[in-house]
Amino acid sequence: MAKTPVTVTVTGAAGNIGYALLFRIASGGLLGQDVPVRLNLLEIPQAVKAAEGTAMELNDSAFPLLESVNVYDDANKAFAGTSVGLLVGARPRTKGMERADLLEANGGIFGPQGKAINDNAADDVKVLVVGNPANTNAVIAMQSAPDVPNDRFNAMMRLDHNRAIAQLAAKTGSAVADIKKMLVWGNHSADQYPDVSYATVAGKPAPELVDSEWLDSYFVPTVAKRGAAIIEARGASSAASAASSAIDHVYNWVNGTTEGDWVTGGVYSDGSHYGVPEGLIFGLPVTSKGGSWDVVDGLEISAATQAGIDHNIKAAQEELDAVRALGLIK
Ligand SMILES: NC(=O)c1ccc[n+]([C@@H]2O[C@H](COP(=O)([O-])OP(=O)(O)OC[C@H]3O[C@@H](n4cnc5c(N)ncnc54)[C@H](O)[C@@H]3O)[C@@H](O)[C@H]2O)c1
Ligand SMILES: O=C(O)C[C@H](O)C(=O)O
Repeated sequence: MAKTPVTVTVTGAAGNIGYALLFRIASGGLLGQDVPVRLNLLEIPQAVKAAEGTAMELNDSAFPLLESVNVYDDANKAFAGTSVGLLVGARPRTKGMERADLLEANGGIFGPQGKAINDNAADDVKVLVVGNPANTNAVIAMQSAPDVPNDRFNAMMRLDHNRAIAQLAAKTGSAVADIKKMLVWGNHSADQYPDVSYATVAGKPAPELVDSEWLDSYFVPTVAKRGAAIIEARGASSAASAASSAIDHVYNWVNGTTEGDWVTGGVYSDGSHYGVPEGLIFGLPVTSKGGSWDVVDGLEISAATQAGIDHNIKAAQEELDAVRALGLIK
């Protein structure tokens, strides 16, 4: 029997990530090859025409799972009945900027969208914030949606997680599929702490395969600053890899994670994991079953990892202080 169609809303649909993301959603990558999708595209008025062009192309692709595509410039309409919201629409940084430099430009987008989700989305709504600075924007949206459980708002740390896997695979000459239990703690900023302490490569502990000099002076900064390196190389921020990671995140959230592995999720902290204060949306090790994340507890934390976590708590709190000063959160 055909499954019930799911409404997916993508903001910033006419942007670079939007263009890479929408066709993968329509072809079943986001939710599964047996789940029909209704796509709602949200854009600012000036970009509605471009989003309509993308909608024409989506229709022209004749995706069997695509039930409908609608374009809106009104968030209340775009989030009506939404079960999955991908909040991509926001300005990207350009060369020389840090992601936090976008706080003022982008912060104002996520309060109204959070409220529109609160008032219009389906009861089971799941929201992934991609627009930067993602962790802080996710807190803004979450606080603007008091009727939606906090743990339904995630920030995208999966691109960092995937980048870390790619670097370790290249260094060890292994396949990405051989790498398990990678982890990137914290904030999607240059402060993030990519950590191979628990990772395995074809079943062998990663710390036995790479030396600490490579980890400290190459792996951590390369992963943490990869966004800037992409901007330097492409002249534009990562788009297809960001879209692909958003697909990975939501697919695992909805359909579960692989037995014996975890992923990094930018998830709501209730204050009970690894000293991360309540109220932050923070990169943590998570598994998913039945449509909700569980934080993996009980990991042994080295002094270096604790320092990385603490540094990120401070960075995330500083971003929140900045948007609090702008009146965007409590
Ligand atoms: N978390 C991550 O890992 C990650 C990775 C890559 C990019 N990003 C971020 O994603 C965001 C989008 O990147 P992009 O390359 O697609 O940018 P882009 O400039 O190509 O597209 C952004 C789109 O958002 C639209 N937009 C702006 N305000 C909006 C609003 N209020 N409602 C709906 N749409 C709105 C714009 O009209 C534009 O079409 C940026 O903030 C970027 O920094 C995050
Ligand atoms: O780095 C950026 O500004 C874009 C994105 O967050 C990325 O990590 O590629």
